[in-house]
Amino acid sequence: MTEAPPPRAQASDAEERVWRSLDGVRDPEILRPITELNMVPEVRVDETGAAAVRVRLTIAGCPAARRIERDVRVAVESTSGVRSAEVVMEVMTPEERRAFTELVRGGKTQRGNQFGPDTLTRVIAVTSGKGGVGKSSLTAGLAVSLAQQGLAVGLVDADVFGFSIPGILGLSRDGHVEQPTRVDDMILPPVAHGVKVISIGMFLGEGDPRTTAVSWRGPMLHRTMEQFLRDVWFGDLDVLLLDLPPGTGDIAISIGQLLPHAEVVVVTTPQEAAADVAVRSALVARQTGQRVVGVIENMSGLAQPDGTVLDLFGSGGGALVAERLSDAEHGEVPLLGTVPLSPEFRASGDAGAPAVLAHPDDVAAAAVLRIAARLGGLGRGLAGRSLGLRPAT
Ligand SMILES: Nc1ncnc2c1ncn2[C@@H]1O[C@H](COP(=O)(O)OP(=O)(O)OP(=O)(O)O)[C@@H](O)[C@H]1O
Repeated sequence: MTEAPPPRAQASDAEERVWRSLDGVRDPEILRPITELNMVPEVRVDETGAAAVRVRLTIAGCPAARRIERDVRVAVESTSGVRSAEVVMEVMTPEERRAFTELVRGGKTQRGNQFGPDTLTRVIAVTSGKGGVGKSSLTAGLAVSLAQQGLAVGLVDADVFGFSIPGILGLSRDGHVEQPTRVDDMILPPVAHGVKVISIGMFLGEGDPRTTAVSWRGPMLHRTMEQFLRDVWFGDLDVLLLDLPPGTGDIAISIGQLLPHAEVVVVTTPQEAAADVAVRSALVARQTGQRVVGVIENMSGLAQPDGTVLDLFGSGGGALVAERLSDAEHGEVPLLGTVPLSPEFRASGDAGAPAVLAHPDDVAAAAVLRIAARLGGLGRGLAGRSLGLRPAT
């Protein structure tokens, strides 16, 4: 039998320094220190300054393994007094894994919809009447902007037939979408630019998402959404954004049933002709009890080299939708902002580097950042709930 490693409490000064360095290494999916997650069973430093650290991963070949190993090595090697570092990666036993999932879930063993009526998380579903109006680009941009504000943000790509979120956020390369880690029945979403992201595109097995069609019927889609909200571990989020498919199909109805307290943001283009379908998608959300909190007009004017603005898709569509959704019963639905057309914004999305980070001065990126600040300030308006949101400036 091997001897049990000494606990941290009995660490020498040199070992405690290494432990403290390791306190700064976060699990890239759970975003908590690996020491707090009991992923480090042993730290030893001998009198010559040779450090040996064992790290326990949840499963063999976990997607985050290489990053954890690299971060641990850097942390150990940069600790004062350490001359060499040996990092041994191990895998948890089923028992340790159970303890791990329980710890991560905060001791909760009963599983259900994490975003039910009692949730403190603000749930915002982004919808549109038509496809191709930039709903996914804006949802991704808003998620990253809100995370930039210091909020804990999750994003569910529920646009099952046109999932584009992994690509826009740089989680997809050469037809390979980053996979979530599965720890028993818990699914850990990949994190992109501070946002925990889950997408149907991550569940296609070996299929190349560029060429694999999802042809699921309503009940299957409903079960998938249910599973996303139950088994995907998001932790304590300030905001959960959902990128819905365009229109008023099965998913919109499922989300309405699963998240009746969600807020809804409607994305439309400036074309008046697009207003009817955009209004209809908002009305479906309302029928399920969701609250429409605002409208975003995307693809507004395109700035010309001579300084003039070309209204490629007309103008006024966003204001029209907001006006048509405002009434005595539901109050005023504001136009949260207009996002101009911008080649740079499009190129950043294609490259998987969100413009709000890569080019915050770009006209479209700046508009998204302003809308995120405004959205953050709207809150759910429920007394006594701490949402951790900053007011708009
Ligand atoms: N403001 C903008 N300026 C320039 N290009 C934009 C802008 N907004 C979105 N786009 C581009 O338009 C295309 C469609 O955007 P996106 O995929 O976000 O639309 P969508 O509404 O989510 O579509 P669908 O619901 O059909 O998947 C993308 O190539 C995107 O980069």
